[in-house]
Amino acid sequence: MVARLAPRWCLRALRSPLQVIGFPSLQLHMSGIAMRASQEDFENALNQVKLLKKDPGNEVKLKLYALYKQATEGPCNMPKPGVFDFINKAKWDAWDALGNLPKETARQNYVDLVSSLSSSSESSNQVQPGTDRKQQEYENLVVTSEDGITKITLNRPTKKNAINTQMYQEIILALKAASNDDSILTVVTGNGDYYCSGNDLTNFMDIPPGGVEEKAKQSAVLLRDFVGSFIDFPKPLIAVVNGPAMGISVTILGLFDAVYASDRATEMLIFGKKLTAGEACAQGLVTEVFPDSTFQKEVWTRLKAYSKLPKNAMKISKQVIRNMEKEKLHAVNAEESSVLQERCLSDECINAAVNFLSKRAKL
Ligand SMILES: CCCCCCCCCC/C=C/CC(=O)SCCNC(=O)CCNC(=O)[C@H](O)C(C)(C)COP(=O)(O)OP(=O)(O)OC[C@H]1O[C@@H](n2cnc3c(N)ncnc32)[C@H](O)[C@@H]1OP(=O)(O)O
Repeated sequence: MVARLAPRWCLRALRSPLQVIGFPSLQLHMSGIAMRASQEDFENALNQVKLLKKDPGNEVKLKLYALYKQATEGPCNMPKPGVFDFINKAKWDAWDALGNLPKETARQNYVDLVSSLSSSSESSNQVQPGTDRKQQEYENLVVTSEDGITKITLNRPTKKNAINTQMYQEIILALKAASNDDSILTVVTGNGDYYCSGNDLTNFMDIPPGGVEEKAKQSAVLLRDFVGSFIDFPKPLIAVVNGPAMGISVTILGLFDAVYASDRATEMLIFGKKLTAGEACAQGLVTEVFPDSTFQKEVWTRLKAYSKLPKNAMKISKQVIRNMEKEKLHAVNAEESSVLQERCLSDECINAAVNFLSKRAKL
């Protein structure tokens, strides 16, 4: 019954340790709790959650969980889970953060939140493909091909295009497809006000049955494959940095053949330091900076002109330039991935993720 009714993201959540976060509504039906005052709205909202087309993300699921518990049981009455019991601790924190919020208010907030999710889910594919030929469907990317240019758009604007686990895999697939398609240039850009806010900090919450060590190992493999697909990309690869860029989305910019940034890309956050696009340009990380008001027009005019250049000559030129450093880049990538595997388990990493997520969980 659950399997028939639940959307795809719910099914994924069911297989993961995050399943309880994802299913406040199912818990209600299973426990058969009867609602009174705004029962109808609340029940409608519980049903609506199951119809959402897109996974709303762990933070929202935590909010839903907390509101559901508050609405049905009142203030948090559970003992606080241990610090390494990430999932239950995140849930507990989210619920506890609601303090003495009255049940009726929690119920209303739950209804409001679901209603906002339903409307944003309807307009979730905010990228207008225009006349572009749309390629394979991805959940977190929009990939189009036109005029010899394959454009890979990071498409989680409500999460500032943070890269979740599935999105890492989709980017690997999209690059693979672009390397074999007819295009001359491949462009990576972001939808919305951000280029990308880096690694999705909820990635580390979804702990597999093998525990945190297994998670760290999986993360290292994924990171190595992800970065490796940029190192090996055979055609000219351009980043169109439409807004702030953070974390891993900045550190891989060096693997692009050109990086065009809007002067609104004022937060190129590396090593905790904010760089303006101009500063990043002075340091060689960005090729050229354009005024935000004319950014899209100027960059796309230029890219369309480049796409008319001889395809094979460009591809071969890139390979000649890049092949010399490939071996070294792969070696550095392997080393960095293995360091990540170790650092994932450090207190510093865990605390940073937990701090960010617990701030998010407060309503
Ligand atoms: C087995 C597989 C595991 C895969 C793991 C692979 C491991 C590879 C790791 C490689 C290392 C990478 C280094 C990094 O990239 S670390 C991440 C660096 N980025 C950050 O720390 C950014 C965190 N976000 C923020 O500081 C702020 O959100 C912001 C980007 C400055 C925007 O602030 P603003 O106030 O404008 O907006 P909000 O904070 O309200 O954000 C809107 C919603 O977006 C969500 N969000 C934003 N960034 C992230 C993120 N990086 N991860 C998860 N979620 C993010 C935010 O929570 C809001 O969501 P909400 O509305 O639901 O609350």
